[in-house]
Amino acid sequence: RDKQTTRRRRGTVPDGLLTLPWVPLANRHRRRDRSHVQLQPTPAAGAAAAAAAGQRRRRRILQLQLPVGAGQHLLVGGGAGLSPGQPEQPAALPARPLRRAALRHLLHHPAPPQPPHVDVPDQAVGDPRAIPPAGPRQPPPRRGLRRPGHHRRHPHAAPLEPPRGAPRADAARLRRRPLHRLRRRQLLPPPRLRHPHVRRQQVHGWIRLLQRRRRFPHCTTARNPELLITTECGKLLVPPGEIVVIPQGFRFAVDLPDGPSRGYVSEIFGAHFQLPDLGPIGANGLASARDFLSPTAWFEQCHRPGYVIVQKYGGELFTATQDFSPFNVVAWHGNYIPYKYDLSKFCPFNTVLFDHGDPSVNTVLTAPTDKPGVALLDFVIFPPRWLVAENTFRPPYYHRNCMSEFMGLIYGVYEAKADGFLPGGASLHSCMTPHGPDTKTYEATISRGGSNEPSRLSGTLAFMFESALIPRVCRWALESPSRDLNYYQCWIGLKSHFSHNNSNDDGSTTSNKDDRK
Ligand SMILES: O=C(O)Cc1cc(O)ccc1O
Ligand SMILES: [Fe+2]
Repeated sequence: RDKQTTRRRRGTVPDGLLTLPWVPLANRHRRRDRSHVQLQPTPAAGAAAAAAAGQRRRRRILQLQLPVGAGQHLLVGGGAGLSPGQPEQPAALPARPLRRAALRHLLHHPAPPQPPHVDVPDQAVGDPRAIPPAGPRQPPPRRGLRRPGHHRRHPHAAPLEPPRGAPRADAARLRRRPLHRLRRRQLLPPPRLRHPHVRRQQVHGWIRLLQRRRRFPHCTTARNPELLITTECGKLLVPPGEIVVIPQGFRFAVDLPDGPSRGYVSEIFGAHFQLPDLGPIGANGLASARDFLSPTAWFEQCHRPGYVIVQKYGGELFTATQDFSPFNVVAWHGNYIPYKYDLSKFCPFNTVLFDHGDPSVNTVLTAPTDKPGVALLDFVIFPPRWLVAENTFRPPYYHRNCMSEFMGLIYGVYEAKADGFLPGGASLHSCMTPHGPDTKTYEATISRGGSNEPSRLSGTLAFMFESALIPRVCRWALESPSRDLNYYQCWIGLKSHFSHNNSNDDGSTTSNKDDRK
């Protein structure tokens, strides 16, 4: 057996089964971790394959059959064990193949983005957190968890100051302690309480500590001008029209090199964003994994006296001070990472004959619940696209539904609101609240009569955070001077255009019967 060689192959899936020529047996038992995947290896005629490859020595090869979606491509690499001189991957393949750990992840959690890396040039950094000029030495800042405001404490929140003699739970100290000691001191939850995603991260040293302390991925929809987001994995430069996902527990800082900016943030608890299952759409469409970009490692290694970290814990914000930058990760690998996505890369789907589909057809990312089809949060967009439905009221229908809909407008005009919904604005239609196009949009659509000409929605980008939960509106929003108390008036004057004989105003009947034969 040749221990030096590990086979790597690109598998295509014409029939729903991926057949992978697998690694030489010699290393298999040692290297394979069976805890995550239940694969059923079946011995196959490996000798023939080896002979075909011009190999003299007989080699036993395992064939693994993995059920994956038709048309997908998976790249499986063996990691250690490559003979010197053998390329890491064929040049024609993407720069970052799925490693075995990533493949496991992919099989159990459908379609997490596996982004290639993106470089953010250093000169883009207008870093307001730069090292302060040398001056008289200040006394070192006090450490420990402190609250920035005077808010009421959550009953389960961590203590504000550890009692005298108790271990301090600030970030700097956490980092230096070995895990088992932390656990003994109950600064970390026992392993069984951890989320399965976190357990998989055990190789990632200190990032793991921080993951456990926060479980709130962020989804930011940025607009004008660029954001510079520094994370422990590196920097992301985010122009208007892009979104960023920062997984739970990551330290991050947002700089505004071009001045003030606006955007929308959604924070979810208990699940991670993933690409939606494409179902009958098949292999291609909506957001494509290849368009998700993550940063290359970037680090700063310097004394930073009084560096303040704001940390959400138990629903409240705390601060901790330390004397170094949290952005000191020299290199990283793995698939639990911040990433960004340019919404103009989205490939929308729509009806091509009649009727108006559910907006979930344009889900960019979804955070699922245990119930199939019920999302903790769907991030849905309404991008520029062609409208071609015949004998159909093309704008959104009037409806009440079980999901709560928070909508925002990034630019342009939203197709259901001719007036009053401006870029930067937001609307909330909670579960079972009736809503639909405003009167102006309705009348304009009706006045076009039975015209079935294709029309293009251009220069617009709206989005929706759609959730099975009912969001509470905080007092700040209710009391905000920006609240639109007259929103309901957008529907004043709506009148019925229906008549009993099922005909349009121009006398034509509304039926696609002929085309649907
Ligand atoms: O309410 C909205 O404007 C969002 C929406 C759009 C659409 O095309 C169909 C349903 C829906 O809730
Ligand atoms: Fe809606």
